[in-house]
Amino acid sequence: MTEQWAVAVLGAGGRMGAEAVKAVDAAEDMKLVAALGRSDSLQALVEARADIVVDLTTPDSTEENVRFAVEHGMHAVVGTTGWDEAKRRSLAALLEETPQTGVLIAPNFALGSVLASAFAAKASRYFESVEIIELHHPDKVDAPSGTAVRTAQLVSAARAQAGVPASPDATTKSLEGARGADVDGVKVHSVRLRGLVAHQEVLLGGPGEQLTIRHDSFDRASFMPGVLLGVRQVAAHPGLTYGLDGYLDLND
Ligand SMILES: NC(=O)C1=CN([C@@H]2O[C@H](COP(=O)(O)OP(=O)(O)OC[C@H]3O[C@@H](n4cnc5c(N)ncnc54)[C@H](O)[C@@H]3O)[C@@H](O)[C@H]2O)C=CC1
Ligand SMILES: O=C(O)C1=N[C@H](C(=O)O)C[C@H](O)C1
Repeated sequence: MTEQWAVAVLGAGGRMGAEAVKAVDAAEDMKLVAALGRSDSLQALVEARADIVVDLTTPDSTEENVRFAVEHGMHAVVGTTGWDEAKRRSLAALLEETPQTGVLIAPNFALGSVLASAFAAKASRYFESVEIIELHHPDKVDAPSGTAVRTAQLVSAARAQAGVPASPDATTKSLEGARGADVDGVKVHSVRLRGLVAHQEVLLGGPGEQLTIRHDSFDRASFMPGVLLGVRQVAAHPGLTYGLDGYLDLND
């Protein structure tokens, strides 16, 4: 019998949470000890003796959930969006008080998406222009997506390090929103359309050419290998890890 992680899922009634409950339940090295919704008390995590909390809730509740988990000695694997820099800094400070505890905040659990963002950052050093289009189902509450924000941050950092100037843009007159949101100097455009799940294109432009790096999640099953990877790795990575790429070796 292999060791089993005691795993609790928060947001178990949601689109992602329901999928995660099935995935954790089916994993031989995990035991699903709690599947909680909005009306359940977080105290149930303590009563269930969870080692690891998987948070797939909403941007307005995730911070309280994760802080509760950390304060009670549990690791957390977080897919929920809304973790801006101030919230990440504050969580990292809390984690310094419990140096054995690990938290993974993964803007996207799909391995293809993590790779696409890494490839885009690498490629963006060689192109004059870069913009991001993210496309999601219309029930999504936040825009731009967490994935697009993370991709823009990676692209912006890679370009700054390589000394690439800002993407050229002569726009002086425009309707508000027409040029998208500015995330660390990278334009991000959000599409919400029935029929979609989660999709992203990074458009890279140079004189006479364009490279498009596109990733599609057609089904939420695409996120589950990353969720399980996070659960298996989080205890071995104390402190805060931002991005599933922190658990992968993408440098080769
Ligand atoms: N990192 C990734 O790969 C992915 C992340 N997401 C993100 O995950 C989050 C959830 O997405 P969906 O499942 O589509 O949303 P959803 O709206 O279907 O599910 C959220 C669920 O959380 C519940 N909830 C809210 N507050 C709670 C609390 N305090 N305790 C327990 N449950 C609570 C809600 O009642 C709802 O059932 C979003 O922020 C989304 O952007 C979604 C897909 C993939
Ligand atoms: O809400 C979603 O559906 C998704 N949310 C995450 C995000 O905002 O990037 C991950 C994925 O894009 C699906």
